[in-house]
Formats: sequence, structure tokens, C-alpha cells
Amino acid sequence: MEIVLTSAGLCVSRTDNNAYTLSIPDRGASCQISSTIGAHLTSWKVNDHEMIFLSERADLTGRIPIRGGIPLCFPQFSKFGPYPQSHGFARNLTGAWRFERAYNEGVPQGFNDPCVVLVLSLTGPLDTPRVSTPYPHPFVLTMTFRLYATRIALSARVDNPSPEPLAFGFAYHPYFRVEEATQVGVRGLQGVRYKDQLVAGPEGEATQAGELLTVDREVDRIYRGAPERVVLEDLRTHAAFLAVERRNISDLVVWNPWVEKSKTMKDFQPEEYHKMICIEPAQVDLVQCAPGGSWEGQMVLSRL
Ligand SMILES: O=P(O)(O)OC[C@H]1O[C@@H](O)[C@H](O)[C@@H](O)[C@@H]1O
Repeated sequence: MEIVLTSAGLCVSRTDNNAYTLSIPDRGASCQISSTIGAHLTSWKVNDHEMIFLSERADLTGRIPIRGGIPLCFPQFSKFGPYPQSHGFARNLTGAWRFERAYNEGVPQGFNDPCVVLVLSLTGPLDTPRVSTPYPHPFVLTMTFRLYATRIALSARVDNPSPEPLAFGFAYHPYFRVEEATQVGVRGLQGVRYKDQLVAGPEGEATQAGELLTVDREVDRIYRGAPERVVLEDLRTHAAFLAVERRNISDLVVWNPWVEKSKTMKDFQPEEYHKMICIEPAQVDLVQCAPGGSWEGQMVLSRL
């Protein structure tokens, strides 16, 4: 292990395998990000408590995407784009993400906790064998990870250096660790239109009725125009324990595979659907980025 940065109670270290650990040790805050397989956050701890789900069966070789953590979906969300691989190629690209820098951002105005930052980047076009289907478009995707004592902020920036327009989608796909998925609810979606991805055609278009979206079956929904901030609540205590905020990202997806789908996932224990819920800030419709232009979309997670 190599120390990349130590500064005023903040630390960044790197393993031989190019996994980075950002930490604020005296606050029990840390996160781990692999730069070998995608730019994939595999752990986020607040007060030494793990917030992120990682399957016991996750494949950590890069052959398939890591099941759990925070996959980054680029250049599209799911199948909503021309690229043949669902959720795009970025999440399990091996050895292609580059370390840019790590630094102490100090205490941002309006906050009372310090912030440590890691920046990684991915540059296209990408050819075989790196990707199964070549992606011929030039781009730079820069990921900035900011760790605070009780929050983490991820910022994706896509630059289009080419003289041609660039169309792409993007999503953060965080798997949140919960004690029991049937005992949590997502608050903030009441009255929001969604597409139920499990119901084909117009019958799948619906409006969120209740105050809380709970999990008692397979859930796979794209909420269009959801509020920028939703919270995850414990149904037993009625306390919200996690906020998910997004900026400049159009949609919010909620996913839990439940019983039958879990059985079909080779990199997931059949009972693990009890232990996770995905709440995903997703730019489903493709962004049209002008020549020389850029786009930025942010996700902020806060332990409440
Ligand atoms: O198995 P993958 O490719 O990681 O996708 C997991 C899920 O990701 C969600 O974002 C999608 O809405 C689901 O339809 C999908 O099943």
C-alpha cells in the first residue's frame, strides 16, 4: 500500500492493484474506489458503518460488472442507447481509468467538515479488445469523488473534444445496504410519473400513489422528473437515514430484483435482495453534447 496524500486528518492511499482508499480517520469516514475495474466505489463508511451493499458473489475480475457498490453507467443507462451492452462499457473497463489527482479541499463554505478528493478519468474512443464493440467517439469522462465526514459527492463530467456532436446517457447505480429491504421506503416520489420497466407498453406508465415507495415484489421503475432529493426511511422507526440528491440528471430509478430475478443472477446470492435497494440518478434520454461542449451531473449521498 502506498500513501498518496496525508493532510490535516485526511488520507488517500493506493493498493498495488490501484484501488484507492479515501479516509477521514478520526470521523470514521472512508470509501474505496477501484480504478482497475471501472471507477467503481465498493465501500462507503460513515462512523465506521458500511452504507453500501456488495454481493458476496460479486465477480472482482472485471470479466463482468461488479454486483454492488456504485457502478457508473456510460455511455447509456440500461438499453436506452445505441451501444449493445446494457449500462454501457465504463463500469467494467479494466485498466483504462487513469489517476488524475488527489487533494485536500479543506472545509467548503457553509459546511463544518473537511473534504478529501480523488479524480479519475477515462478517455475515448475505445477499441477492441478493451471493449467488445468499439466505441468510435472521442470523449473524456472525468469522475470526481468527494468524501466528507457524513456525505459523499460524485461528479461526472463528460467533455466532447471532437468536431462532431456526442450523444450519451449516464447513470449512477448505487446499491445501498439495508438490514431488511421490506422495512425501508423511499420518500419524495408521491405524485411523480414513472415507467414500470416490468410492464411493457402504455400499461407500464403510472403515477406514484403513496408517500412511500416500499419493496414487497420486484421493483424496476424509472421516475421521470422526480424531486432532486429523496430519502430512504426505516419503516420501523419512521426515521430517514439516507438522502440521495442529484443535480442536472433527469431521472431516478428504483430497483430491487426480489425472489425470481435474484435466482437468475449468477453473481448474487438468492437471498441478498433482502439486503439492498438501488436508487439510481439516471440520465435516461441521451444528452446531446455539442462539439467542444461538456456536461456535468452530480450525485450527493448523505447519512442523516
Ligand atoms: O444486471 P445489471 O446489468 O447490472 O442491471 C441491473 C438492473 O439495473 C437497473 O438499473 C435496471 O433498471 C434493471 O432493469 C436491471 O436489471
